[in-house]
Amino acid sequence: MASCIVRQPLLAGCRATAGPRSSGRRMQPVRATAAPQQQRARPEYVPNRIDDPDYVRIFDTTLRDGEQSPGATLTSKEKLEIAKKLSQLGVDIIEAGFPIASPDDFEAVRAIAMDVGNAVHDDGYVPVICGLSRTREKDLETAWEAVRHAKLPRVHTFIATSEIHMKYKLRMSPDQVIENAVNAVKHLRSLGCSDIEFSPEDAGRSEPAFLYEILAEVIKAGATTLNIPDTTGWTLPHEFQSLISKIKANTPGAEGVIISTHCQNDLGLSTANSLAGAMGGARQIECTINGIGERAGNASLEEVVMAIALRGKDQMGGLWTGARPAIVGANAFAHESGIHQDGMLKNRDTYEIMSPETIGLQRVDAAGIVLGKHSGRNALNTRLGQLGFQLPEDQLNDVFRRFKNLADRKKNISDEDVLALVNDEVHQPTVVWVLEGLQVVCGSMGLPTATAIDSLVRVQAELVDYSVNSVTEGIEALANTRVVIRPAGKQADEGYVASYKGGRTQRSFSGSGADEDIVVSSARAYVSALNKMIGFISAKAAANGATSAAEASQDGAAEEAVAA
Ligand SMILES: CC(=O)SCCNC(=O)CCNC(=O)[C@H](O)C(C)(C)COP(=O)(O)OP(=O)(O)OC[C@H]1O[C@@H](n2cnc3c(N)ncnc32)[C@H](O)[C@@H]1OP(=O)(O)O
Ligand SMILES: CC(C)C(=O)C(=O)O
Repeated sequence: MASCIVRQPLLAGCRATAGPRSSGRRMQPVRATAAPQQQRARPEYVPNRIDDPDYVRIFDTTLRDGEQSPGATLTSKEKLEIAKKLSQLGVDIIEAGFPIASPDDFEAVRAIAMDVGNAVHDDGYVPVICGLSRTREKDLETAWEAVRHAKLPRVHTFIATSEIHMKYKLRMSPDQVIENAVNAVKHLRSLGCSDIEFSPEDAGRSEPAFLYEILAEVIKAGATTLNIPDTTGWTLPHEFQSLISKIKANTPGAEGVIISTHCQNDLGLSTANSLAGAMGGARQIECTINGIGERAGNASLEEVVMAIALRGKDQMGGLWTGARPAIVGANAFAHESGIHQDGMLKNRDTYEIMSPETIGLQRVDAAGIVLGKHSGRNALNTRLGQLGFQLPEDQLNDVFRRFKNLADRKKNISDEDVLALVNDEVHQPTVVWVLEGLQVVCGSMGLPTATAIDSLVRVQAELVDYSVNSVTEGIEALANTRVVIRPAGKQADEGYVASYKGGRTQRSFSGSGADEDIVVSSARAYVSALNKMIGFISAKAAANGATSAAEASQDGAAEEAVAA
């Protein structure tokens, strides 16, 4: 398999052992059992062509597919730092995110495009910065807006081509899917984007003849890279290799574009399949650091790079890896991204090639949904339904917008968070209490004293969640505090809702506050949450003709003030 020899760029991908790229130290070629590799210059970047037939582009999607790993949410600042490291490693393309997914993801991609995408290394190398997009116009425009300031901007658009995805998830006919794909590529061209990657999602389970047809059409429309995703990790290496070589042989125009692989790890075969794809003629491999990614993950950059660097000259048929926690891993049946969750809710076979029940596992939520930054309306609405809420569309949209803002800051969105969001939306806060001032005395000498808010407002609340983020930098950083509370004591029985996990979940209320002082910001957040809780309890009491909690709370405080 001589066609998959990869030299310098992938050695550049192994630079960690040889010090940072900017140190100017000479890279040691990879050794082990292989002869030292000859260092050759990286070919000039042309989107649809590589002038060295042995060169395989490394497309790192840690910041996009990797971030779809449940619990792996990154802030835009963290993404920028990681992108800088990826650039030091020398990866050819950085897929920086899915800009339509959330305001912070848009910001991350834009910041990476402007910074890392313009930081040209001494040897002229600068990574391509890519953003993912559905075929919808607004997605495409948002993605282009996010990447366009990079020196080498790319938009990656995709639409599913397997029968199950088209029928159940997209609810489109094959002709409509072709039309969407072609229009998307043309729309990108009209925006000024000339580096366009197209993926027929779930290609591993799609009809090959349909793949040849749609791929030929997007090439005519202007696509420059055709990525072939094995979205559910279904194929075996020999099948994937054959799929890639057949696409190359049977798709009119394929000789004028780059063919790429994107292999998920559900059967632990992502690295093996990617290497098989390269043997079949793919010249771009999509992968992530440590193989993180949706469910059981993606092909691991380290494994792919080292396998090609060490074994690129040999037959790679026997090469096997099984390190990913497929099948038994905690995330193997968890779905974090909105499009996957939407598919799972419509038909579980869209994103699972086996069910957890097959191996004796059970999950509390039938579709394995983990709410987070990448979730969409369908997933959120379903969870709301499980918690007993049916919201009209305008309220759902408002809750969704606030949910995305929260998820940009918080990795795991719990049911309490969802309840707090919906309560905030449905029960607009009554301003019962305002924090005018606060004094805290503390120190290592003497007794710390504070006037507790609870004893003033006479409402008992239990703290469910508390988090602080610094929103600005430096010594005067603004602390943004968020608290979630629920009624306790006499009011503990208020507002239970049925839980889809069995039992009941109590309503919770959130509040946030910002200040340079963490104690003040916490107090502000707490008072804001208390106001919402008191407002809710009052509305319930008023409906029952009882004294409202707001009145009771204020009466209590008046008595307290008189006593004082
Ligand atoms: C295989 C992959 O990894 S694809 C990448 C998956 N990554 C993600 O989904 C992460 C980011 N996703 C999100 O933030 C959200 O899902 C969003 C913002 C993209 C969309 O949110 P929402 O508009 O609320 O939609 P939701 O996620 O509930 O459902 C997805 C919708 O997109 C449609 N869709 C899915 N893929 C595509 C596509 N490639 N082109 C056009 N439409 C598509 C689905 O059919 C569904 O449409 P419907 O609402 O009309 O039924
Ligand atoms: C968007 C595509 C490439 C994807 O992530 C998949 O199909 O797994």
